[in-house]
Amino acid sequence: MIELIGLRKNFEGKEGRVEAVRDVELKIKAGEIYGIIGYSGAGKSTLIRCINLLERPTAGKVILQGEDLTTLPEKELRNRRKKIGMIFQHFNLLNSRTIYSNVAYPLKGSGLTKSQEQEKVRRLLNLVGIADKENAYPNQLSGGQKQRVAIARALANDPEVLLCDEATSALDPKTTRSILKLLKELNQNLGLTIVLITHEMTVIKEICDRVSIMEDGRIIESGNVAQVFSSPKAQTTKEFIDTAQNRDKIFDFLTEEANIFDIRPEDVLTRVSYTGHAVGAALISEVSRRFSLDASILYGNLEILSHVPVGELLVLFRGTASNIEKGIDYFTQNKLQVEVIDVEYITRKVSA
Ligand SMILES: Nc1ncnc2c1ncn2[C@@H]1O[C@H](COP(=O)(O)OP(=O)(O)OP(=O)(O)O)[C@@H](O)[C@H]1O
Repeated sequence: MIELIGLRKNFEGKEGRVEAVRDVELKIKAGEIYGIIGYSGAGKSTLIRCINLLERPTAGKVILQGEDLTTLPEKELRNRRKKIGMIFQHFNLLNSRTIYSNVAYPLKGSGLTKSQEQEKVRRLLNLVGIADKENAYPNQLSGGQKQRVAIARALANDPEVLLCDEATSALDPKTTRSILKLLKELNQNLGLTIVLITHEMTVIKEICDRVSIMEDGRIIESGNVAQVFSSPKAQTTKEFIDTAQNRDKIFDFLTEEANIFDIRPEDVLTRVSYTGHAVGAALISEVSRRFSLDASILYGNLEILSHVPVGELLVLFRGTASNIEKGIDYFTQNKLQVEVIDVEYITRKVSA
């Protein structure tokens, strides 16, 4: 559906060249929701704006349904762009126009009669759940309602792709969820392909099928969401997941309350994660019996990410070093991922 090949974008500024996007290769399938996550300055906005050529790449190809958009003459490009809708963090509505007029705006020159236009605008407003607001002005609406208008406007030309540039970043968590739910419905009901950029892993977790992590203009890791959550490779990916899963808070809690858990320096603290049907908790009692280990579960979490169960447990092992090693080996043989966490800093803090 969309293929980015060797995509590069440089900006020449007073302080020299900024390589905002570097040699990105990406394939996005029709009908999927693809997320791109990265910290501020990673190059996400530039990358997504290259997909509809709002930003002209310095090098590389942007293939949409087999056609390289970078080689198209301006007029043809304008036509193709109609098949790519876009929404933004700050909605970009025309404040002097009514909601109806905002949504009707992209239909100019489409050849629709007045009544066809009216039928279409009302259908779109209905689709995004704000049919009663057609005569209101943007500044009379909440952020979530404005984003709904922006989505209706983006859908006016029946696009096949919707690009979302930090579309929920200005919204509170509850409104964010309702907008993400709407995007998911549009994806399922209209077969709309969605590409979104965000700095929040919770957004990725909520609706994306696949994800790429961006850093310094490059894609450093990609995969389906369940896979990336259960076995992240890059440090930055781990950081995003830690934040999304509240792990920072869990570790703070463990540190502050280490006395309650009676964590000792010789204990081995592990993060055990699993996907699909591997049942983590059952294997823990088995390992405990087989290798004479005390295994305490300090934390557990199970989520369903794109229909795949992804489980995570923090398990504290106590026993001989060689038995703990055997226990960990047993887990990995049974397709559980195990990461040993340094407990020293926890116990050091407690004894200090
Ligand atoms: N028009 C521009 N001119 C010069 N430099 C730019 C321009 N647009 C972006 N950059 C630079 O390119 C790099 C990537 O910026 P970009 O906005 O794509 O990142 P981002 O991941 O979307 O971050 P944010 O979420 O903060 O927008 C940054 O160093 C930024 O300063």
